[in-house]
Amino acid sequence: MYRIAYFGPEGTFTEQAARSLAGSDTHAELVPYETIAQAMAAVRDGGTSAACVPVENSVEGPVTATLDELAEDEPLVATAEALLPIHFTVLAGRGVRREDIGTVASHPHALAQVRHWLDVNLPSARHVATSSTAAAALAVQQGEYDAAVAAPVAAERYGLPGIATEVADVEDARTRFLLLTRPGTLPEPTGCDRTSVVAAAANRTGALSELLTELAFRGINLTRLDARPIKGGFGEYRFFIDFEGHVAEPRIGDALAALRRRCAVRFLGSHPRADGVRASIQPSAGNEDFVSAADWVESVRRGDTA
Ligand SMILES: O=C(O)C(=O)Cc1ccccc1
Repeated sequence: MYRIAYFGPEGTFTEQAARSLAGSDTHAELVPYETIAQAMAAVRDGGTSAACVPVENSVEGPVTATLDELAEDEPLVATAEALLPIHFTVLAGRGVRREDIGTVASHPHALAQVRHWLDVNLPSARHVATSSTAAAALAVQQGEYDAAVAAPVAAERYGLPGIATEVADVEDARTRFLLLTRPGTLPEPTGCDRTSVVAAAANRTGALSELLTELAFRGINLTRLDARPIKGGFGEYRFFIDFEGHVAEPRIGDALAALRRRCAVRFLGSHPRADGVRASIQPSAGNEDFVSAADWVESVRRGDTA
Protein backbone atom coordinates (compact mmCIF):
# COMPACT_ATOMS: atom_id res chain seq x y z
CA MET A 1 0.00 0.00 0.00
CA TYR A 2 1.43 3.38 -1.08
CA ARG A 3 0.57 5.86 1.69
CA ILE A 4 0.44 9.57 0.92
CA ALA A 5 0.30 12.03 3.81
CA TYR A 6 -1.57 15.24 3.08
CA PHE A 7 -2.27 18.55 4.79
CA GLY A 8 -5.71 17.91 6.24
CA PRO A 9 -8.07 17.19 7.82
CA GLU A 10 -10.36 15.60 5.19
CA GLY A 11 -11.92 18.14 2.88
CA THR A 12 -8.94 20.42 2.24
CA PHE A 13 -7.85 21.56 -1.20
CA THR A 14 -4.66 19.62 -0.51
CA GLU A 15 -6.70 16.41 -0.26
CA GLN A 16 -8.07 17.16 -3.73
CA ALA A 17 -4.52 17.72 -4.99
CA ALA A 18 -3.33 14.48 -3.36
CA ARG A 19 -6.15 12.56 -5.03
CA SER A 20 -5.26 14.00 -8.43
CA LEU A 21 -1.55 13.17 -7.90
CA ALA A 22 -2.38 9.64 -6.71
CA GLY A 23 -4.31 9.34 -9.96
CA SER A 24 -5.45 5.87 -10.86
CA ASP A 25 -3.15 4.22 -8.31
CA THR A 26 -5.80 2.19 -6.49
CA HIS A 27 -3.14 1.12 -3.98
CA ALA A 28 -2.67 4.69 -2.74
CA GLU A 29 -3.93 5.39 0.78
CA LEU A 30 -4.33 9.08 1.68
CA VAL A 31 -3.59 9.95 5.31
CA PRO A 32 -4.60 13.42 6.68
CA TYR A 33 -2.37 15.35 9.07
CA GLU A 34 -3.32 18.51 10.96
CA THR A 35 -0.29 20.51 9.82
CA ILE A 36 2.09 20.72 6.89
CA ALA A 37 5.00 19.96 9.21
CA GLN A 38 3.31 16.77 10.44
CA ALA A 39 2.59 15.62 6.88
CA MET A 40 6.24 16.12 5.93
CA ALA A 41 7.46 14.47 9.14
CA ALA A 42 5.40 11.38 8.23
CA VAL A 43 7.59 10.95 5.13
CA ARG A 44 10.82 11.62 7.01
CA ASP A 45 10.01 9.03 9.69
CA GLY A 46 8.84 6.47 7.15
CA GLY A 47 5.17 6.52 8.14
CA THR A 48 4.20 7.36 4.58
CA SER A 49 5.93 7.14 1.20
CA ALA A 50 5.06 10.70 0.17
CA ALA A 51 3.38 13.90 1.35
CA CYS A 52 1.20 16.35 -0.55
CA VAL A 53 1.45 19.97 0.61
CA PRO A 54 0.57 23.41 -0.83
CA VAL A 55 3.60 25.47 -1.88
CA GLU A 56 2.31 28.68 -3.45
CA ASN A 57 -0.80 30.38 -4.66
CA SER A 58 -1.32 33.03 -7.28
CA VAL A 59 -2.90 35.53 -4.85
CA GLU A 60 -1.02 35.23 -1.56
CA GLY A 61 2.29 33.84 -2.86
CA PRO A 62 4.35 31.25 -0.99
CA VAL A 63 3.02 28.90 1.68
CA THR A 64 5.78 29.75 4.13
CA ALA A 65 5.18 26.71 6.37
CA THR A 66 6.08 24.48 3.44
CA LEU A 67 9.18 26.47 2.50
CA ASP A 68 10.50 26.57 6.06
CA GLU A 69 9.95 22.83 6.52
CA LEU A 70 11.70 22.04 3.22
CA ALA A 71 14.82 23.88 4.37
CA GLU A 72 15.07 22.06 7.70
CA ASP A 73 15.69 18.46 8.82
CA GLU A 74 16.19 15.56 6.44
CA PRO A 75 15.88 16.57 2.76
CA LEU A 76 12.65 15.90 0.87
CA VAL A 77 12.33 16.33 -2.87
CA ALA A 78 9.36 17.17 -5.07
CA THR A 79 8.66 14.43 -7.62
CA ALA A 80 5.39 15.82 -8.98
CA GLU A 81 3.11 18.84 -8.67
CA ALA A 82 -0.55 19.69 -9.12
CA LEU A 83 -2.05 23.06 -10.01
CA LEU A 84 -5.65 23.54 -8.85
CA PRO A 85 -8.01 26.38 -9.69
CA ILE A 86 -9.26 27.66 -6.35
CA HIS A 87 -12.73 28.94 -5.53
CA PHE A 88 -14.40 28.69 -2.17
CA THR A 89 -17.71 27.76 -0.61
CA VAL A 90 -18.82 29.76 2.43
CA LEU A 91 -20.36 27.34 4.92
CA ALA A 92 -22.60 28.28 7.86
CA GLY A 93 -23.29 26.39 11.03
CA ARG A 94 -26.57 24.48 11.16
CA GLY A 95 -29.35 26.89 12.09
CA VAL A 96 -27.05 29.92 11.85
CA ARG A 97 -28.77 32.69 9.92
CA ARG A 98 -26.61 34.82 7.63
CA GLU A 99 -27.43 37.95 9.67
CA ASP A 100 -26.28 36.18 12.85
CA ILE A 101 -22.83 35.27 11.53
CA GLY A 102 -20.35 36.85 13.96
CA THR A 103 -17.25 34.78 13.13
CA VAL A 104 -15.92 33.41 9.86
CA ALA A 105 -12.94 31.04 9.99
CA SER A 106 -10.46 29.68 7.47
CA HIS A 107 -6.81 29.21 6.50
CA PRO A 108 -5.11 32.62 6.23
CA HIS A 109 -4.54 32.13 2.49
CA ALA A 110 -8.25 31.45 2.04
CA LEU A 111 -9.33 34.51 4.04
CA ALA A 112 -6.94 36.60 1.94
CA GLN A 113 -8.45 35.28 -1.29
CA VAL A 114 -12.02 36.22 -0.33
CA ARG A 115 -11.28 39.39 1.70
CA HIS A 116 -13.34 41.60 -0.62
CA TRP A 117 -16.26 39.20 -0.68
CA LEU A 118 -16.29 39.08 3.13
CA ASP A 119 -16.10 42.87 3.39
CA VAL A 120 -19.15 43.18 1.15
CA ASN A 121 -21.22 40.21 2.29
CA LEU A 122 -20.24 39.62 5.93
CA PRO A 123 -18.87 43.04 6.91
CA SER A 124 -19.39 42.63 10.64
CA ALA A 125 -18.03 39.09 10.93
CA ARG A 126 -14.75 38.63 12.79
CA HIS A 127 -12.16 36.69 10.77
CA VAL A 128 -10.51 33.77 12.55
CA ALA A 129 -7.44 32.00 11.19
CA THR A 130 -7.43 28.20 11.43
CA SER A 131 -4.81 25.65 10.43
CA SER A 132 -6.66 24.77 7.22
CA THR A 133 -9.96 25.40 5.43
CA ALA A 134 -11.25 21.98 6.47
CA ALA A 135 -10.22 22.62 10.08
CA ALA A 136 -12.45 25.69 9.89
CA ALA A 137 -15.36 23.63 8.53
CA LEU A 138 -14.87 21.09 11.35
CA ALA A 139 -14.86 23.90 13.93
CA VAL A 140 -18.14 25.25 12.49
CA GLN A 141 -19.64 21.75 12.59
CA GLN A 142 -18.65 21.60 16.26
CA GLY A 143 -20.27 25.01 16.92
CA GLU A 144 -17.00 26.85 17.60
CA TYR A 145 -17.46 29.37 14.78
CA ASP A 146 -20.49 30.58 12.82
CA ALA A 147 -19.10 30.24 9.28
CA ALA A 148 -16.13 28.89 7.35
CA VAL A 149 -14.49 29.60 4.01
CA ALA A 150 -13.76 26.13 2.68
CA ALA A 151 -13.28 23.91 -0.34
CA PRO A 152 -16.52 22.96 -2.10
CA VAL A 153 -16.11 19.31 -1.03
CA ALA A 154 -16.20 20.34 2.66
CA ALA A 155 -19.95 21.16 2.53
CA GLU A 156 -20.88 17.52 2.04
CA ARG A 157 -17.97 16.17 4.12
CA TYR A 158 -19.04 18.17 7.20
CA GLY A 159 -22.77 18.30 6.45
CA LEU A 160 -22.94 22.08 6.44
CA PRO A 161 -25.11 24.31 4.25
CA GLY A 162 -23.29 26.54 1.81
CA ILE A 163 -24.45 30.18 1.87
CA ALA A 164 -22.30 31.08 -1.14
CA THR A 165 -20.38 29.13 -3.76
CA GLU A 166 -17.76 29.97 -6.43
CA VAL A 167 -16.41 32.68 -4.10
CA ALA A 168 -13.01 34.14 -5.11
CA ASP A 169 -11.88 37.77 -5.30
CA VAL A 170 -9.49 36.87 -8.12
CA GLU A 171 -11.21 34.96 -10.92
CA ASP A 172 -8.45 32.57 -12.00
CA ALA A 173 -6.73 32.06 -8.64
CA ARG A 174 -4.68 28.86 -8.55
CA THR A 175 -2.65 27.00 -5.94
CA ARG A 176 0.30 24.73 -6.65
CA PHE A 177 0.83 21.59 -4.59
CA LEU A 178 3.91 19.36 -4.34
CA LEU A 179 4.25 15.61 -3.93
CA LEU A 180 7.30 15.18 -1.69
CA THR A 181 9.33 12.03 -1.10
CA ARG A 182 12.67 11.13 0.40
CA PRO A 183 15.50 11.53 -2.15
CA GLY A 184 15.57 8.61 -4.60
CA THR A 185 14.83 7.90 -8.22
CA LEU A 186 14.20 11.13 -10.11
CA PRO A 187 11.30 11.50 -12.54
CA GLU A 188 12.44 11.28 -16.18
CA PRO A 189 13.08 14.64 -17.91
CA THR A 190 10.19 15.75 -20.12
CA GLY A 191 11.40 19.08 -21.53
CA CYS A 192 8.67 20.78 -19.46
CA ASP A 193 10.28 20.45 -16.03
CA ARG A 194 10.93 22.53 -12.94
CA THR A 195 13.94 22.33 -10.65
CA SER A 196 13.83 23.74 -7.14
CA VAL A 197 16.63 24.58 -4.74
CA VAL A 198 17.04 26.47 -1.50
CA ALA A 199 20.29 28.44 -1.23
CA ALA A 200 21.85 30.08 1.81
CA ALA A 201 23.41 32.98 -0.06
CA ALA A 202 26.17 34.71 1.90
CA ASN A 203 24.99 37.77 3.81
CA ARG A 204 26.98 40.21 1.70
CA THR A 205 26.30 42.65 -1.12
CA GLY A 206 25.70 40.97 -4.43
CA ALA A 207 25.57 37.40 -3.10
CA LEU A 208 22.05 36.74 -4.37
CA SER A 209 22.61 38.48 -7.69
CA GLU A 210 25.69 36.28 -8.26
CA LEU A 211 23.51 33.18 -7.84
CA LEU A 212 20.87 34.53 -10.19
CA THR A 213 23.54 35.54 -12.69
CA GLU A 214 24.80 31.95 -12.82
CA LEU A 215 21.32 30.96 -14.01
CA ALA A 216 20.75 33.94 -16.32
CA PHE A 217 24.25 33.53 -17.77
CA ARG A 218 23.27 29.98 -18.84
CA GLY A 219 19.97 31.18 -20.31
CA ILE A 220 17.92 29.45 -17.59
CA ASN A 221 14.54 31.02 -16.88
CA LEU A 222 13.48 31.51 -13.25
CA THR A 223 9.90 30.57 -12.34
CA ARG A 224 9.94 31.53 -8.66
CA LEU A 225 12.12 33.36 -6.14
CA ASP A 226 11.21 33.61 -2.45
CA ALA A 227 13.28 34.79 0.51
CA ARG A 228 12.66 33.35 3.96
CA PRO A 229 14.40 34.52 7.15
CA ILE A 230 16.77 32.05 8.74
CA LYS A 231 15.38 31.51 12.22
CA GLY A 232 17.57 33.23 14.78
CA GLY A 233 19.75 34.89 12.22
CA PHE A 234 18.10 38.32 12.08
CA GLY A 235 18.61 39.82 8.63
CA GLU A 236 19.84 36.50 7.18
CA TYR A 237 17.79 34.79 4.48
CA ARG A 238 17.42 31.57 2.57
CA PHE A 239 16.44 31.88 -1.08
CA PHE A 240 14.02 29.44 -2.68
CA ILE A 241 14.73 29.42 -6.40
CA ASP A 242 12.68 27.53 -8.98
CA PHE A 243 13.76 27.42 -12.59
CA GLU A 244 12.96 25.68 -15.85
CA GLY A 245 14.77 22.43 -16.57
CA HIS A 246 15.75 19.09 -15.02
CA VAL A 247 18.93 18.21 -13.11
CA ALA A 248 19.55 15.34 -15.56
CA GLU A 249 20.18 17.93 -18.30
CA PRO A 250 23.84 18.92 -18.74
CA ARG A 251 22.93 22.63 -18.85
CA ILE A 252 21.05 22.39 -15.54
CA GLY A 253 23.69 20.22 -13.88
CA ASP A 254 26.32 22.79 -14.86
CA ALA A 255 24.20 25.58 -13.32
CA LEU A 256 23.57 23.64 -10.09
CA ALA A 257 27.30 22.98 -9.73
CA ALA A 258 27.94 26.71 -10.15
CA LEU A 259 25.41 27.53 -7.42
CA ARG A 260 26.90 24.88 -5.15
CA ARG A 261 30.38 26.38 -5.62
CA ARG A 262 29.09 29.69 -4.31
CA CYS A 263 27.06 28.65 -1.25
CA ALA A 264 25.24 25.87 0.56
CA VAL A 265 22.47 24.60 -1.73
CA ARG A 266 19.80 21.99 -1.02
CA PHE A 267 18.26 20.29 -4.06
CA LEU A 268 14.45 20.23 -3.69
CA GLY A 269 13.61 18.26 -6.82
CA SER A 270 13.26 18.17 -10.59
CA HIS A 271 9.83 17.22 -11.85
CA PRO A 272 7.31 17.85 -14.65
CA ARG A 273 5.49 21.20 -14.49
CA ALA A 274 1.73 20.90 -14.00
CA ASP A 275 1.21 23.75 -16.47
CA GLY A 276 3.20 21.85 -19.13
CA VAL A 277 5.24 24.90 -20.13
CA ARG A 278 8.28 23.84 -22.17
CA ALA A 279 11.69 25.23 -21.15
CA SER A 280 12.81 28.16 -23.31
CA ILE A 281 16.44 27.50 -24.27
CA GLN A 282 18.65 30.36 -25.43
CA PRO A 283 21.04 29.96 -28.40
CA SER A 284 24.33 28.21 -27.38
CA ALA A 285 22.75 27.30 -24.01
CA GLY A 286 21.22 23.96 -25.00
CA ASN A 287 22.24 20.58 -23.62
CA GLU A 288 23.97 19.67 -26.86
CA ASP A 289 26.03 22.87 -26.61
CA PHE A 290 27.20 21.91 -23.12
CA VAL A 291 27.99 18.35 -24.23
CA SER A 292 29.92 19.35 -27.36
CA ALA A 293 31.83 22.04 -25.42
CA ALA A 294 32.79 19.49 -22.75
CA ASP A 295 33.81 17.04 -25.51
CA TRP A 296 36.01 19.73 -27.06
CA VAL A 297 37.72 20.40 -23.68
CA GLU A 298 38.40 16.66 -23.33
CA SER A 299 39.87 16.52 -26.83
CA VAL A 300 42.11 19.50 -26.00
CA ARG A 301 43.25 17.74 -22.80
CA ARG A 302 44.11 14.62 -24.85
CA GLY A 303 46.05 16.78 -27.31
CA ASP A 304 43.74 15.74 -30.12
CA THR A 305 42.80 19.29 -31.01
CA ALA A 306 43.30 22.94 -30.03
O1 LIG B 1 -6.58 24.61 3.83
C1 LIG B 1 -6.69 23.98 2.74
O2 LIG B 1 -7.74 23.52 2.24
C2 LIG B 1 -5.45 23.81 1.97
O3 LIG B 1 -5.29 22.83 1.29
C3 LIG B 1 -4.47 24.98 1.97
C4 LIG B 1 -5.06 26.02 1.06
C5 LIG B 1 -5.69 27.11 1.60
C6 LIG B 1 -6.21 28.08 0.76
C7 LIG B 1 -6.13 27.93 -0.63
C8 LIG B 1 -5.50 26.81 -1.16
C9 LIG B 1 -4.96 25.84 -0.32
